[in-house]
Amino acid sequence: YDPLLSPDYYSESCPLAEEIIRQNVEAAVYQDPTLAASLLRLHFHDCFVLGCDASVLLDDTEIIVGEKTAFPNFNSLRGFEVIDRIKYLLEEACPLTVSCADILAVVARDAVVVRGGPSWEVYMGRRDSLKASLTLANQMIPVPNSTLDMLIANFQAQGLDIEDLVALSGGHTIGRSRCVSFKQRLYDQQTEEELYSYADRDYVFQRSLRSVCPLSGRDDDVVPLDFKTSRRFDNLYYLNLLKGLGLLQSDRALVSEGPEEAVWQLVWAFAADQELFFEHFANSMIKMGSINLLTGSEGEIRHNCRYLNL
Ligand code: HEM
Ligand SMILES: [Ca+2]
Repeated sequence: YDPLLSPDYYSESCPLAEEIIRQNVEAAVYQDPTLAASLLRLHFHDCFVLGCDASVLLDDTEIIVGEKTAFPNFNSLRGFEVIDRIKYLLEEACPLTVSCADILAVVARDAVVVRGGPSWEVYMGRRDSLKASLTLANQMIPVPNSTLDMLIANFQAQGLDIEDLVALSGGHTIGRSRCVSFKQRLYDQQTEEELYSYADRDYVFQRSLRSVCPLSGRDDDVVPLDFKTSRRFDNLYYLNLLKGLGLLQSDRALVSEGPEEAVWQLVWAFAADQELFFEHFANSMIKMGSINLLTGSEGEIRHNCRYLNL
């Protein structure tokens, strides 16, 4: 934990903050269940670029180039309207008090909880950035065709270790991916005959993915990341991996490459014990939520999460 953060940070200045956020996440997910995953992902894409400072929420303006058009974000990140609504209500309740960066951290936790995942205490007191970085968004957010070595290096650059990588990849227990994010692996690797020589289950899986995502077109059609229970935050993501049913190349990399015995063992442990996964996930989310924070008088508390105060 950053010593300047506290779970009681707003207890005097905005006592209803967490309650307002929770109610709105619940309402939004009730209306559109697919939003839970999208809201969790926003916090991840924020923290990996300049730290957890709400840089991801900034719109492009004359003075700011935002991160929304970065390759991993464009046409992919969603849920911004939910954050806008929450910020609007918080500004009514306690103006210029609750940072957009803290909102993202609490929203991510609440989104996991509403889908049946673990809860944890969110330490607050983050401040909002005065900038964004399109370049870093393109560099630092891991790409879906990453190898295991790339993923490990990528997380290491954020101060996150192998345990964090395996636990946080479990975020893919909910949500969806567009065809374009895994099409390459689907068509590059094998011919029909090669595919057929694999286990039956794998053959059926790849065939059905190919039917949803044809070689050309339908790039924006979506497929569940956890094809068993994509609406529940559970540990079936890891069971899928062990059965060769991971969707993204980066998911499959956790089990398909030899040298990192430790990674494979963690996948196995999380597949066998959901409580163990929940504990690790919560701890790693807290760790991710502490990356490179602005605190004290650094940055600002934005009035509108999409724009700097001017
Ligand atoms: C380990 C490296 C990771 C890679 C390469 C990766 C990549 C991706 C990709 C390609 C998608 C689909 C996007 C699309 O097609 O539009 C996706 C979705 C998602 N990712 Fe990750 N991700 C990673 C780690 C994480 C982490 C750490 C979390 C959160 C803890 C996370 C949460 C999600 C969620 C919830 C979705 C579904 C979003 C939705 O349905 O709107 N991912 N990820
Ligand atoms: Ca950021």
